[in-house]
Amino acid sequence: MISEKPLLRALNGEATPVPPIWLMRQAGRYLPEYRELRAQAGSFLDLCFTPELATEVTLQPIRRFGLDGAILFSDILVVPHALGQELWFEEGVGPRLKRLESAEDIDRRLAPDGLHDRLAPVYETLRRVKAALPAETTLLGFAGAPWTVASYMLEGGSSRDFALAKHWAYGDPDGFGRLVDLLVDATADYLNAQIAAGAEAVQIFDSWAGSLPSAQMRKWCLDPAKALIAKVKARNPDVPVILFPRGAGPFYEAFAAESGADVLGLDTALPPEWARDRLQGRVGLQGNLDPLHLVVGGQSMRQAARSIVQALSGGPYVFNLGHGVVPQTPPEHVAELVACVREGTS
Ligand SMILES: Cc1c2[nH]c(c1CCC(=O)O)Cc1[nH]c(c(CCC(=O)O)c1C)Cc1[nH]c(c(CCC(=O)O)c1C)Cc1[nH]c(c(C)c1CCC(=O)O)C2
Repeated sequence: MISEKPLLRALNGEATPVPPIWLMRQAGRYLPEYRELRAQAGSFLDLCFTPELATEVTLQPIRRFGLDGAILFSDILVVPHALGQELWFEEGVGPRLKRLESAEDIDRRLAPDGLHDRLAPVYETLRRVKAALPAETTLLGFAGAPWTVASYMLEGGSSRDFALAKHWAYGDPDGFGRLVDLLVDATADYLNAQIAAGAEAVQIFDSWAGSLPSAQMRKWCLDPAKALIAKVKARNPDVPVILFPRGAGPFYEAFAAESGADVLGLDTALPPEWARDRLQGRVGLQGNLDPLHLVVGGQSMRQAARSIVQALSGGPYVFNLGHGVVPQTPPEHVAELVACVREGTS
């Protein structure tokens, strides 16, 4: 049956007359109603693991803007948490983890068998969101890609240079490979369970792919993505998979040809015309307005959005940003962007 949902149609390879739109990090601190609920919830992790609240936060941007996709409210780091690694979010700093220090820590400190029990509240959130969504809205699940998640596990939080993660990956590829394999399996199980709970498509965030040189990018981003997507497709062949290999540059071509993703998320730096010429026809495309255009709004934002739509809407295409919405974004600008994209380019 052909879906009536515009986003699902585009993700399934249809060039829709008007591009569907959703935004990475569409829920969050730029919305006053999020900040209010976040203040009541206690910690950010409590918010992620309380289905009633996580459902509400997922729905907030849908109610306000009528976006075509609702993305589950959670975080990529709930996977290391569910594997047993200590995780907390420090106000004004971001995520912190008790870092893995050696390959021995993989066996000593990680326990894949507890995964689904610890992530059960996330599945419950998906069931609740699915029941509450408007009929035309697509429900998106997500997870982090192995390299990006592993980098947080090894660095103990955000990093500028990924020195610790690279040290492991380059110096002990067998040990690091065991961690990546474990993450491929856990993440595939997690995404398949999200689909069983109602996710109609899933996005894999490889936010830090661009930190690696090409040979290492192939080994630690492309190959694991291929394995992960194959495991999702083995169980759910008809569920579209979006892959966001941020910063991959010309290596986007290899992701298009080999990853098995249905759609690639384009980052801010990638020229839309290059993506049209080199990628379109092989995969669906999503992206890639600079989140700072959304902060500024007005004429410059509309012009930038229109030129991206013009370049990419000849094939299956989903409008999005090139990275997540930033906290200083005025919510009115999101409404303005949605209207602009839906007006068409004429
Ligand atoms: C790298 C990464 C993380 N988390 C995520 C990524 C990949 C995407 C990207 O590159 O931005 C993905 C993510 N994080 C969050 C979502 C929710 C769904 C959505 O609206 O997109 C998604 C899809 C909520 C969140 N995740 C986080 C918040 C802010 C928490 C708060 O309310 O204080 C939200 C709404 C915290 C978080 N979580 C993470 C960091 C680095 C931070 C701190 C930076 C920040 O605060 O923005 C890890």
